[in-house]
Amino acid sequence: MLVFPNAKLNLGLYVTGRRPDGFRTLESVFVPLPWCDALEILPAPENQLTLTGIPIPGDPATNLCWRAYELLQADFSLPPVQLHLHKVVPIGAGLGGGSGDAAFTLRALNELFDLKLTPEALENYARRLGSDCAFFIRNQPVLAHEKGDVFQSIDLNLTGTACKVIYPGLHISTAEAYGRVTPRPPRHELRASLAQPLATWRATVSNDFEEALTPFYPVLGEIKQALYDAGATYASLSGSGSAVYGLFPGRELPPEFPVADGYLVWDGVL
Ligand SMILES: C[C@](O)(CO)[C@H](O)COP(=O)(O)OP(=O)(O)OC[C@H]1O[C@@H](n2ccc(N)nc2=O)[C@H](O)[C@@H]1O
Ligand SMILES: Nc1ncnc2c1ncn2[C@@H]1O[C@H](COP(=O)(O)OP(=O)(O)OP(=O)(O)O)[C@@H](O)[C@H]1O
Repeated sequence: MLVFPNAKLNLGLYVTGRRPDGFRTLESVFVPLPWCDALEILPAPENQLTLTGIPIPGDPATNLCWRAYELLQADFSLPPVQLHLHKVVPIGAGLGGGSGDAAFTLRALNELFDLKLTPEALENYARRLGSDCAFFIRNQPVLAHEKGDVFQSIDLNLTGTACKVIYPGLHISTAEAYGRVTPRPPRHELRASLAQPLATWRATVSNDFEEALTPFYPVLGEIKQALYDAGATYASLSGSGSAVYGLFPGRELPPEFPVADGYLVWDGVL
């Protein structure tokens, strides 16, 4: 079975408090971004994980695809599989790349072995793998609370909006990023702000990580400004960075946009 785990963007992100388990509570809207890895899962005589594309730091045995397989294997005695992940989505980017891989592994195994797990059950497995993972089970726009893993539906349609995402080759660890943010109440009511026209978001929709991280990584502010200079209606850091995205009016992407060596860029119409 071949699947294409996508990334996500955060529209607004407020870090609102600290939980007894040390994790922060947040409020953010997640939307799918069609920047995708490729993942193949096949029944095999013995377990095997192969990786191509962008190198993934760390021991392959801790790869989130593998950890997702092990979770279901423990409960359903799954047969061995061969997993091949071709990594395209940048890592440490705030795009949830690893989380998408994990969730798509759960979804694919559910289908391949006919486990009959409901979306709720898959979300519960996903929550055990990481805060961002549960979003990718249903993979549709949501307003997220708690650790970013409890959702309310939101009526938001960015279909037809041109988008450019720039990753400046900077791996920002999620834990480090949270360590730099002091929780506080949301600046604006996110659902109400996003219900207004895109042109108003610049004044009302913000990401707390941006203010906390830009003094340490000024390039984040420079990319955001460059996106506005190129005509973006709204630009922001995604998640805990380092990817910065711009949304452009209508379906029109900006003309040629110079980026430095080592940057990765996705653009297209959502
Ligand atoms: C920044 C976001 O991408 C926004 O969507 C996510 O909150 C990050 O989620 P994630 O990468 O799945 O993060 P996890 O793997 O669950 O946690 C990594 C580390 O980030 C911190 N962390 C993460 C999520 C959260 N709500 N509070 C936290 O404090 C913790 O130090 C944790 O040890
Ligand atoms: N399939 C995978 N893809 C990417 N990273 C993975 C994967 N499996 C495990 N990891 C580990 O997760 C770390 C990346 O997590 P991190 O949370 O920093 O970034 P991210 O996946 O880009 O998502 P986000 O920044 O949105 O949380 C890597 O350093 C790597 O060790």
